[in-house]
Amino acid sequence: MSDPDADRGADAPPEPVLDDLFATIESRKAELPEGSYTASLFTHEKGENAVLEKVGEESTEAILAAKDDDREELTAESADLVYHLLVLLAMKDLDVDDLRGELRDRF
Ligand SMILES: N=c1c2ncn([C@@H]3O[C@H](COP(=O)(O)OP(=O)(O)OP(=O)(O)O)[C@@H](O)[C@H]3O)c2ncn1[C@@H]1O[C@H](COP(=O)(O)O)[C@@H](O)[C@H]1O
Repeated sequence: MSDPDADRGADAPPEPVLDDLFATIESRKAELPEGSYTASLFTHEKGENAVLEKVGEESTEAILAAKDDDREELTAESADLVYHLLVLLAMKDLDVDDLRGELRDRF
């Protein structure tokens, strides 16, 4: 697995991948481009249930991977879960800063 931070210098902050991903999700929400999976979640005939079902499904898949001690699968399913959770936040007009703020407040 390649490390996107490898040539950023030892003191560089980690790549803000969650912010970049969230910005892409917001852009898909605003522009609804053809062929975008993210856009399809915002326009789904099931409404918000489409993304809610995916959050539940990916959560279950992450649990099963953990029970199997499959760390690679757990990493992949966790990424699916986080992505769908970010889409859900965007759908509810929340953003990654709301999530960051909530986590920071508990620190
Ligand atoms: N991170 C993700 C991401 N994670 C998961 N997924 C999609 O989430 C779906 C996961 O569903 P499953 O694992 O159940 O697989 P599936 O059976 O193919 O899915 P379904 O048919 O059940 O919907 C797949 O279609 C994945 O492609 C994602 N789709 C998009 N992104 C990011 O969003 C960006 C924009 O994507 P588009 O909106 O497609 O342009 C991409 O560049 C990525 O950075």
